[in-house]
Amino acid sequence: MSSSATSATLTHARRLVIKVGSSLVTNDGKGLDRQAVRQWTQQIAQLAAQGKQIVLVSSGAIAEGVSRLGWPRRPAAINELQAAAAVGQMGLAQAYEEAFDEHHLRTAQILLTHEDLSDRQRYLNARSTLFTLLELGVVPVVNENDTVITDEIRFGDNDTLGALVTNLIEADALIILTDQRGLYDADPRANPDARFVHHGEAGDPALEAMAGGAGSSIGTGGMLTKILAAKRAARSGAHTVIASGRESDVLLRLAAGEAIGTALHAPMAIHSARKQWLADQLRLRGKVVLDAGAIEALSHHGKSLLPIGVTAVEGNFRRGDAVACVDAEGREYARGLINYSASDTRRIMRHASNDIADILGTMTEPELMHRDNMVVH
Ligand SMILES: Nc1ncnc2c1ncn2[C@@H]1O[C@H](COP(=O)(O)OP(=O)(O)O)[C@@H](O)[C@H]1O
Ligand SMILES: N[C@@H](CCC(=O)OP(=O)(O)O)C(=O)O
Repeated sequence: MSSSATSATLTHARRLVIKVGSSLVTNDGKGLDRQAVRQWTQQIAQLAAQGKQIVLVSSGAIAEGVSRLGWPRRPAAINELQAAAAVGQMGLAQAYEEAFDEHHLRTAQILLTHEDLSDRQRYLNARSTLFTLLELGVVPVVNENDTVITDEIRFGDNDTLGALVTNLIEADALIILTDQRGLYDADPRANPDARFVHHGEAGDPALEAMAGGAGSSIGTGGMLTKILAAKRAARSGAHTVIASGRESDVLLRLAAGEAIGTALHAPMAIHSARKQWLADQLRLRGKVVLDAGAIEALSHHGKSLLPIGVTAVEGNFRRGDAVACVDAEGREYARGLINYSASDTRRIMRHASNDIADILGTMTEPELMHRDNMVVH
């Protein structure tokens, strides 16, 4: 695929994750760059008005905290970094809220840890909250929950977090804004003759060889984590563009199909990649037996599974576990992430979704298994 073809896919992208790095957000550590924040939010507001759903992943809490605390440089001690993140995150949240408010858009703060995305229940909760926010027209602003994590379980750089959020919400594209135009065949800070890479295939090892670490003390990860993020994003079929956050109207121009930055296309078609990715997530913990109407709804009408269509439950699964949907003879028709535990499913099966709240005292979702969390065979 050519670079223009990859960029053109951004014109069709409906759900986007946009990641902005620390050096950009904090003007190379000098303090929150409110002007830049306003420019991105203005563009995001325009994209939202075009019907796009956008999740923003913003770094900068530590750099902003260091600046607010008047420290001369980024500390090395974890407890000090965590304290700085806690101080700086307030600034980030405030700046985004103010800037989006000018466009009458609501924002939401989502702070995630590694465990939130590896624990099945928390993963499903995060996914469902993000989808709900997007449906409400809110712009979620995500960062790592730096204050509670230890070194071993850090994402560390937000490029990785951006890719995981891309997988989590099955976004069509990941846009990584940084302080360079994109990827060069060597670090341009150290090699003035480095050549610009306009496009490539996500996951190509040759790209990893070109990418170096962070060129400043503000950002972490450098270009390598961005290249690896593109590889990860491609697992759920998303394309990645790495571009300069200082380029005027960069988001609008990318969305309009302009070939700026480095475009890294996902080799696998989005539908098969998503299916494969979801299937990889699924280690079966149980089964639900479906009646003929439910099988028809899933297999031929693209519907979610409702509790009314379930006649029996096997296994002892929890909310968020992977469960197979079978018929009375044990033939599997689909599998996916279930919204209710085995014991709750036994109580609500054969009942209409309207009855869930009466039976369980509360209703998390009307669907037993949402279509988005399901692979149908
Ligand atoms: N091959 C490369 N092409 C472009 N930039 C590179 C390359 N290798 C290393 N870098 C460095 O990566 C830096 C961007 O990463 P980083 O500082 O982590 O930014 P951010 O805060 O945006 O994540 C650039 O400023 C650059 O010095
Ligand atoms: N969670 C951290 C981000 C870590 C970081 O430096 O990320 P990045 O600048 O994107 O490489 C913060 O907000 O300071």
